Amino acid sequence: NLPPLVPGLPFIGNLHQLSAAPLLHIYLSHLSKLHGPLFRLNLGSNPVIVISSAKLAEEVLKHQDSAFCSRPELVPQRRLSYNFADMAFAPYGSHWREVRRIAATHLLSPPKVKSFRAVREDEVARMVARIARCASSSPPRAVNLSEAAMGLTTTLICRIGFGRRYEEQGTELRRFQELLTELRQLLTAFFVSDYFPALSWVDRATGLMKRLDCAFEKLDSFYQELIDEHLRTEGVDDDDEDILGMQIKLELNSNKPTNWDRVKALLMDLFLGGTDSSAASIVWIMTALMKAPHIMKKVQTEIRNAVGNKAKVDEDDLPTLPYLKAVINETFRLYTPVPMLVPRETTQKCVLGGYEIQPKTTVYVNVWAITRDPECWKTSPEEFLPERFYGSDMDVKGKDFGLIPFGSGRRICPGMFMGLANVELAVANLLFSFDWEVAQGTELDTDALAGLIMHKKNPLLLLPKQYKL
Ligand code: HEM
Repeated sequence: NLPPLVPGLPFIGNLHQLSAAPLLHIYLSHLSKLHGPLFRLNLGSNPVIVISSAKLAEEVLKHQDSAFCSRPELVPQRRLSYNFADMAFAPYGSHWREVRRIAATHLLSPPKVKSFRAVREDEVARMVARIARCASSSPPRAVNLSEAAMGLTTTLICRIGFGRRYEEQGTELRRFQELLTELRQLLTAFFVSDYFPALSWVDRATGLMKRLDCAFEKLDSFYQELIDEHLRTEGVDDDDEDILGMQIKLELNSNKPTNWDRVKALLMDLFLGGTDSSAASIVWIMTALMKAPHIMKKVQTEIRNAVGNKAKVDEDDLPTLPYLKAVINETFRLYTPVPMLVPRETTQKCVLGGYEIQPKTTVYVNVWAITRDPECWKTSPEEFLPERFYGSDMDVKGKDFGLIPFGSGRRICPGMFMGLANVELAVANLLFSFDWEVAQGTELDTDALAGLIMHKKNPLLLLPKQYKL
């Protein structure tokens, strides 16, 4: 009694259909309309199920979380995570539990995130100052907000992650960004060996394996340089310590042999998790507001009234901005930055929605489809309506299964507090400091790029006008 199977071809199953889809989450959402909220695919030799409703997501991420909380072991993930020494790609088990505990209690805990407040406020102020220069030049210059958001989150992760501030446009920042781009591309690349283990020679013949080895070596040298640099500098207080510094202290103080692979693999998670998703969120919030000028006006009025005659929004102001919160929640719903959760894998045989699911089945949770699930979102699910959150206790933190931009359950995003802190402060200041117009000669579209993170396809080009008190 297996879930309905989408018809495919012998041997390759549904691989050809998925690889031809421009945006996987939209294609799978379309399939769910034909086959229901739970259906099955075969990707080569791998069985996959796809979840597209809030009710089934609650079953998978809450009631049966322990059966659905592993990760499929894919070739690039294995290599780049030092044989799953990280957290994001590690299969469920004692190693994952240990690193997750370290992240929750030390590296990404709410107090640790709070301790980086000054860094966040400083970097957001620098971004605002750069935009102010564009606004005051004659004639005023348009700002590429997609670039500004990516620049902000990359700089933040460098300072918070390993205590370095790279010069804008400098060679070191470029090197870091190039490494990140290669890392992301390889993690979403199609390795034949993942779907047809007997054909692993194909990945060697096409040069993909060599590219993976080469990227691994470069990343490894980069992590090693950062570690060596930290080992040379001593005596930083715990409160001022960056995340890599904390990790090194924890490793050196543990009574087990130092596991440098684990330190490096967790750095990779930090770089991957900490940059794109927050940048994409900032861009989608600004895009959604540009498309709804009356909502833009309302949220700006709320922020400007609350901040009064101060020069900027600081973190103490954020809890006093419920409408901004509603705008952010609604953007996470309609333009969810991670349209499908990081793939899960079943740890055992289980029953879901009356169907039998086999162990080692890959599980795709289609967040994009769930945020439009008509059973959960009864009023105009395709419309941008922040009011639906105003006065509601619904939030993005994993208890409401129609709105799970950070996932839920054991594997919920451990960087959620940091991601939200970055996004809220950046957006509040962009809205407080400037009025915005679409740059001349450009159109405001909502086309998305394919990938693990849903970026806006065309850069968001806006003309800023400095707000005067
Ligand atoms: C707006 C910002 C962010 C969004 C929308 C986001 C979203 C997500 C999602 C959807 C998952 C998958 C959860 C699941 O499988 O159920 C995830 C996992 C993860 N995220 Fe984030 N994330 C954000 C920021 C961050 C930040 C800032 C970090 C680190 C500093 C981070 C680190 C991670 C890690 C390590 C995992 C894997 C957790 C595990 O497998 O145990 N994320 N994130």
